[in-house]
Order: sequence, then structure tokens, then C-alpha cells
Amino acid sequence: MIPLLTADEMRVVERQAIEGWGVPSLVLQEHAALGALALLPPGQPVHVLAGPGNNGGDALALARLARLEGREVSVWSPSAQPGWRGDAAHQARLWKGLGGEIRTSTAPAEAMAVWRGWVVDGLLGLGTTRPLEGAALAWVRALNASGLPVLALDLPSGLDPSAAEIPGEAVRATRTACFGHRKVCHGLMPAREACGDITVVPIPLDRAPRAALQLLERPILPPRAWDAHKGSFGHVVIRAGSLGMSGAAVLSALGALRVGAGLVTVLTDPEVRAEVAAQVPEAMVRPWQGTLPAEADVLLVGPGGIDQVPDWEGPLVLDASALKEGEGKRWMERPGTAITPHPGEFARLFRLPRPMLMDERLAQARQVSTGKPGVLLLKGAQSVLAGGAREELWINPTGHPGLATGGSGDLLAGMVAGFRAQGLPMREAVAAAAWFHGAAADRLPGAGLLPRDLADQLPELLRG
Ligand SMILES: NC(=O)C1=CN([C@@H]2O[C@H](COP(=O)(O)OP(=O)(O)OC[C@H]3O[C@@H](n4cnc5c(N)ncnc54)[C@H](OP(=O)(O)O)[C@@H]3O)[C@@H](O)[C@H]2O)[C@@H](O)CC1
Ligand SMILES: [K+]
Repeated sequence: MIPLLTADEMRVVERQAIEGWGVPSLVLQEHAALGALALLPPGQPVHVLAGPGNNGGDALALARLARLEGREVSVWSPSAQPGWRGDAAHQARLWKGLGGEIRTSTAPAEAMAVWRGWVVDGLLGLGTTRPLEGAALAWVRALNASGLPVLALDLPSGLDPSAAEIPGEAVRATRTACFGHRKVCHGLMPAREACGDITVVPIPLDRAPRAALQLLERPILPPRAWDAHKGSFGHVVIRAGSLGMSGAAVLSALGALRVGAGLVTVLTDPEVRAEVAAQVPEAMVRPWQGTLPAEADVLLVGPGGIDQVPDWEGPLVLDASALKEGEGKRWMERPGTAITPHPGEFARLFRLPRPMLMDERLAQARQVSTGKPGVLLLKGAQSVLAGGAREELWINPTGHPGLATGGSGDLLAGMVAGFRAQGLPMREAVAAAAWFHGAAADRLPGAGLLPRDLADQLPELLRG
């Protein structure tokens, strides 16, 4: 799990090092500047933009270190009166002590027209409180129009460190030297795209900070015992598939089987039983007669037009038609339940406005999941995972728009059930399914992707 910190959470980490451990803040700044300098191609000229706060201080420190390396360096401030205080003022003195100048211009595009090499963006970082305006905005516009490669210090100036959305204009960086820990803007789209290649520069701070938002990494699956048999990997029961929608039942069954469930029983509407059975011979396919097999480990309901949820006390995965208007709260309060809506289904389920932006999806996911035992997977680009009586939100970074195709969600729901049947706790089962589903897509071209192709990728992907 990669923590994505808000500015406030990062300030806590910073204070702990400076006030708690007694690390001088200039030491942190020197580590940051040295780490960032290492990301610039050797020998090239460097043009450093230094803003009013400590991001500007980092930039001035980098300018000094780059000059000591023998590079050609120029330093620019958008303001004729930068008004540096504290560490940034100290860095300005050190730079001037090397004979360095600090230049400014009211026509940044003209100044940049003769630049060669790299630009270092040290205008604004963690202290960004509002959209860019005035001179800073003019410099960022000129920089984005210049076509010059840019190394952003900590974050591209103009981004809100704690948000996914870009509040106005922001630097489009080639690379970003992110100091200590990733902030929210380094993990979530669209802000993440403005960062270019991100390198986390280690500085002497707590390695395990508190973060309410975390990015999923490849899930670690429990090892399979050498003497395991099909009963060891659980029995998934899938209530899915009706006339004209038998494919959803097939894909759900494939999802559960391809992630390693031991047994899969599909209970379809009677008229599609034969066509489902013909397409997935590895599953037991029976007509729905109103009762569940006694030995089920997990029940998946919904794919292929099934909207009635049978009485059942065990682990339950609900998708598609089973996600009925206004019933979200009920399912979030049921222990052992996972719901996997896309934003439209989510809005209907919880009678909320459809969440369009990433920051809205996060806020609404938090709103409906806080303190609730049910697990929510709010699907979309960068799916949001919440609930399971845990506070933090997880974000899935894998996958691409090719997944927005019929049947992809049915496969995913089957994967959730398949992982849960093998003993993963529900939240971990949902995380594993979301991650591997996206990772399977990442191995395939975007357009024309078929969910069954994803299923075929899974065994090899799971082997690692
Ligand atoms: N965390 C750590 O451990 C470490 C952090 N380090 C470095 O410190 C950086 C944070 O420094 P920082 O706190 O001084 O904030 P920073 O972003 O430089 O500027 C704040 C100034 O900008 C102003 N301002 C705000 N928005 C504005 C706007 N839209 N347009 C114009 N101005 C705007 C704001 O003014 P105000 O809002 O107060 O009016 C204030 O004057 C961090 O990103 C990293 O690089 C490293 O050295 C190592 C360890
Ligand atoms: K910056």
C-alpha cells in the first residue's frame, strides 16, 4: 500500500522530524535538493524558478548544489521582492554567497526564449492554498508553452497537493521529485498526469505515516498448500443469468474459476441453463429453484438481470441488477457484504448525485462507508475501495479505459467472490480482484478488449 498524504498529514510528519526528533529543517531541505538534483541529466544548463516559500528554498538549494557541480545555472523569481523568510532566506544568502544572482522579468516568455537545458519548478509546493494568479500564473503559462523539459520540486506548481482535481492552471512537468512521501496529487488523476515521471526522494522522515488515502500495490495472496484439494479453495455460488443475458453468468463463473476458486455453482434462470453450461463446463450449472446449496462459501448475486437477493447469512457479493435503488445503506450495514457499483449504480443505490469528479467520488465513498461493515467498490478509472469497518480509502491504480466494456464488471464480481471463497477477508478480496482485473487489462491493448481475454490472462498473472 502506498500512502497518499494530504498537506495536513505531511505537515504532521514534517513536524515530528523537526520538533519531535530535532532534525534541523535545513537538513531536510538539503536532502530534498540533493535528491532532486540527481534527477537532472548530467551537465545540462539549469534554469531555476524560486517561489515565495520553502519550495523556493529547495530551488535555491538546488541552484547552489548544481553550481557546485559546475553547471550553468540561472535563478529566477516571479516577484521583484520575493520576501523570503526563514530557511528560504537562508538559502538565498547561500546562493548569493556563491556569487549567484536572482533575476526577474515581467515578460517570462521572452526570458525563456533563449533558455536551453532543463527548468526546475520551485514556485509552489505543499503550501499552495489557492489557484495560481498574477506573476506566478504568467510564469507557469510561459513555461508550459516553452516546450522545455521541467523538473518539478515536490509537486508541479498550481496543483492542490491534497486533491485529484487541478484547481486552475498548473505546470506540466516532465519529472517530479516528490519529497519524502507521495501526496494525494501524486496518485490520483487528473493531477497525477501533470507530474510526469514521479520519483520519491527519500528524506529523513517517518517511513510509515498516517494517510487516509492509499494506493493499492500488487496484493500478496496466501500460499497454496502442497496437499490442497478443490475443497480447500472454497465454493462460489453465483445467482446470475436470465434470458438474453446468459453471458454475464458465464463471465462471473470464469472470474471465480480463473482466480482459483475450488468449485463454482451457477444458478441461472431455467431457460438459459443449457447455454451457460455449454460455455463454462468447469462450473456446475443448475436452474434456479429458489434454494441455495447448503455447502456454499460465498454467494454472488446480480449479473445478467437478477434482482432478487436470496435469503443467506454468509459472505455476499452484489453487482449489477442486485444493486437496487435506495438499498445501498442496507447493504453497507450488513457484515460480510461487498457491493460493486459503477458511478451510475452508486448514485441510484444511495440516492446521491452521480459523482463525476474523483474528489466527489472520494467524498461520497467516505460518506456512505464511514463506520460501516459492508465493503464498497466504486468502479471507474481508479476505482475507490471503502468500508469493511476501516477508515482509510484504497485506490486501485491498474487498468485502462478498455475495461469500460460489457461483461467486464461481471468478470470482476466473479473474481471478488472467487478470492473471498479462498479465505481472503472481504475487503482484501475486493482489493485483489480490482487490482488483478486492471493488471490483466494492462497486458492487453485498449480497444476491442474482451472480458474473456482478461480471464485468460489471470492464471499467469496470479503466478507472479
Ligand atoms: N514537508 C517537508 O517535510 C519538507 C518540505 N520541503 C519543502 O517545503 C515546501 C513547502 O514549503 P511552504 O510551506 O513554505 O510552502 P510553499 O508551497 O513553498 O509556498 C507557500 C507560500 O506560497 C504562497 N502561496 C500559496 N498559494 C499561492 C498561489 N496560488 N499563488 C501565489 N502564492 C501562493 C503562500 O502564501 P499565503 O497563502 O500564505 O498567502 C506562501 O507564502 C514543500 O513543498 C517542499 O518543497 C522540503 O524543504 C523538505 C521537507
Ligand atoms: K513546485
